[in-house]
Amino acid sequence: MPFLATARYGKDNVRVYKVHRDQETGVQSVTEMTVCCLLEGAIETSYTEADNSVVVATDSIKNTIYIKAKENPVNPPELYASILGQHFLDKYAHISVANIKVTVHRWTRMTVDGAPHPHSFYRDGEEKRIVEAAIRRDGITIKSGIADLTVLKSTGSAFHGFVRDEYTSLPETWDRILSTDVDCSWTWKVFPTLAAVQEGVERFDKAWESARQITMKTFAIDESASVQNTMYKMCEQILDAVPESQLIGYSLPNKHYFEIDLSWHKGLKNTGKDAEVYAPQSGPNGLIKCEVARS
Ligand SMILES: O=c1[nH]c(=O)c2[nH]c(=O)[nH]c2[nH]1
Repeated sequence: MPFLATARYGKDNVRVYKVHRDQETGVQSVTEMTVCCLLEGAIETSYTEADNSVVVATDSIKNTIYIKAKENPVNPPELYASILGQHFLDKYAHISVANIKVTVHRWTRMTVDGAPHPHSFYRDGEEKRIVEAAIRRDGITIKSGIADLTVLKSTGSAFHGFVRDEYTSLPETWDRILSTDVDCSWTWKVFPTLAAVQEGVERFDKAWESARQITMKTFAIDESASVQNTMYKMCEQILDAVPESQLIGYSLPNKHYFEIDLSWHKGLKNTGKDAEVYAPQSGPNGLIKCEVARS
């Protein structure tokens, strides 16, 4: 006999833009985000018995995302996600979990003639700030993160001492290019209520700034023995810098840059210490992940 093992539904890819206009200074600030909201609860009969009486239409969920963005701050995204999720629990007794994902896109203020421009912005990269929150009646779990922060270092990275056997063709290296798209997350200890999220709300921007800063500084200054070791060092520091976090995670593709032997052309030297022109690879890539928890 089949049974419904899991079920959640809602609206994905809801794009939202909000502007704040400071009436005194005339300075405007903007936030653009993509929201996903999936509900769980006593909704089984909508799947098994065509009972739509338990369905809050995904169209209504979309409307709610806009209305809550109008009525409340959208920054920090952890707060907006929690407020939005809490609404569905407060409004609908049969909904037990609201899963909210907020992806914040970059709009960085332009500097024009040396001064910050009051209402013009540019996209300075595909990096995103991400929040995944699960709002339940017994608490709110929040995972914050950074995605698609593309970084490269042209030296200061080695990889040697790995297993060598009949499957190995990779030479050891003491100096290589290291490049990745950073996906980093920090999971907060469970917040018992929405009020607990709201109290000390500055913690969220502070943690994001720390994680970003630690990621970039460690990437830059670490004499990297491997992606594994460098990411572990990042995790340790974020655990220290964000006391309310309980788990730090990284997922890092190792985006390879291959040397090109050009010696066939007039004896051109372009390998080893003479390597200058490389071939960036789009795939395959290494993929290295870890999560580091407090003991
Ligand atoms: O930092 C690295 N870790 C690996 O596990 C690995 N494997 C590989 O081929 N190159 C690298 N680099």
